[in-house]
Amino acid sequence: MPNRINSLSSLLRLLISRYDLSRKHLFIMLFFPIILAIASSYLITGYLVGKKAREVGEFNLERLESLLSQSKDIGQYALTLNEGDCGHLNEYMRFKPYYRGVLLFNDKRFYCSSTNGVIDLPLNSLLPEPSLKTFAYHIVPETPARLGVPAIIVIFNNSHGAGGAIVVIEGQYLIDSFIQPEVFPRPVRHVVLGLGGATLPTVPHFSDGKVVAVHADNSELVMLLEISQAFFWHFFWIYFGLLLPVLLIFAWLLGLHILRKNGRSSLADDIKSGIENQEFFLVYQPVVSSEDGKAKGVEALVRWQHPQMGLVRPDLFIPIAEESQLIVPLTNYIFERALADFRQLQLTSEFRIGFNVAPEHFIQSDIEAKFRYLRDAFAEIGVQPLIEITERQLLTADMCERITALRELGILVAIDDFGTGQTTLSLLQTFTLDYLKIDKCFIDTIGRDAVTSHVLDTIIELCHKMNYVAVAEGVETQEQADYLISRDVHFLQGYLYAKPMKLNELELWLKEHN
Ligand SMILES: Nc1nc2c(ncn2[C@@H]2O[C@H](COP(=O)(O)O[C@H]3[C@@H](O)[C@H](n4cnc5c(=O)[nH]c(N)nc54)O[C@@H]3COP(=O)(O)O)[C@@H](O)[C@H]2O)c(=O)[nH]1
Repeated sequence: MPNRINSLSSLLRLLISRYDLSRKHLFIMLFFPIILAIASSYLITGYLVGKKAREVGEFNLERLESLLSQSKDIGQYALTLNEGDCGHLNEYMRFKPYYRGVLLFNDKRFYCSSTNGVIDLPLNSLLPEPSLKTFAYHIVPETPARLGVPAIIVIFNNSHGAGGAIVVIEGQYLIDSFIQPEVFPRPVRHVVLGLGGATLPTVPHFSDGKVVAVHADNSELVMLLEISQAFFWHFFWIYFGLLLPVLLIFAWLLGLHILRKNGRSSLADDIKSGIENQEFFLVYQPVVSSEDGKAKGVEALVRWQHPQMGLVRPDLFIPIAEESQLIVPLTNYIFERALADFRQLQLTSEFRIGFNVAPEHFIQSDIEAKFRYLRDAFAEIGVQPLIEITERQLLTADMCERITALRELGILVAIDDFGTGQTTLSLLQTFTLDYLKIDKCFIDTIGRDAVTSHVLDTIIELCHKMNYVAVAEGVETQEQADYLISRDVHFLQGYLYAKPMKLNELELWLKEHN
């Protein structure tokens, strides 16, 4: 687990070190969804709230038109009355909430009001006189029946052409009912009704909200509705709250996908140029004999001194090299590098050097020639190469054949991390090998876990029965070493003896310990 955390933080450092890339992706992953959520919530809310305001406008205009058509009945009734019947009008107009009243006029004066009874007002006190000659409706700033109160008036004329009736619809009451105060948040803040240049209310008032205009289908009536800011923001935050998490998740998935793709492909490019620029070097971890405690060989482990990122761990770049078909050139480089390193050492006895070799290597057509060359080149300096194949990687029948051919050439073969893969036993049946490296996870059970240490004992027994040389990996304590020695494990490797070290340190270590 700590290894994984380290790898993850290396990977993060690696990506962050590519400054342009991380800034670009940070924008996509964080600011872009926020900006997009704000913009789309604003547009969606604007559209829906505008639609709602238009619906309110259309509904109210329909109501108004129905009021205007109902006033026909009132007008017709009023026209049937004689001048002396003024009292009947008051009775008739009771319980008609939207109507302020009815005024009757002759060719000279207004003579009757449903609210005030008999009146005597000049004809032009309401509208210019000629307007009273035809059927029409108007918005007036005040009605003579109720001074200072705007209204809609509907004019009906007598059939003989002189005089008629005016039905007065209450203006303020109507406007107040348009706003629908019972709804929270109220969609519309202010409503203005317009007709032929006059408005209701007489002086239109708007705040700073958006104004929507709705025209009546069958008349010149126009309704202007100012959308309430509270209504707009109420729905804006609802849409923003819904959209933001969705867009964030989408952007993070997209961003991580691009980041991973770019990070991996640019890292693969870096590995390629790293091989050309010789940025990779080797460290060596001694493998000691359980008989005399002396090092009989080493495992070569690659390290990468990246020009910008510093030292990069192999468990980070090896999988990428494997994915991007760079593991073969990298391993070839490692062989040459080890050869060059060991030419500088004065080894007194025969020595073995283990290389981690990926399965891809065994499908190369020139593999036998390559290993014949390596065998001979290493033999000249008293070193015998050993290939470590991890059993977690899938080996095909073809690969197994090639490995057998390499053994016949005198190349030693070890199964690495034994016990951690799934193909272990079938692999042992498929071909013969020389070493079996028991994975650290089994060594860790010594003195800790009685059940799993039985598994370790069984693996050791298997090695003995099949005549494999057993190597224990990751030996960290003397207790582990004593246990393994007592069970005749042939070789031990781990921090108890030495950590992987550079060539010059290895030279000193060998002088001191061998
Ligand atoms: N194909 C190649 N793979 C390689 C090469 N070099 C390394 N690797 C693989 O990378 C993985 C990580 O390796 P590394 O960080 O070098 O770790 C090795 C040892 O340092 C570590 N180890 C050894 N002893 C101990 C110990 O006592 N305690 C402890 N905590 N760790 C220890 O184990 C790693 C060696 O593992 P293995 O190869 O399985 O023996 C790793 O998978 C390497 O295989 C390369 O050149 N090519």
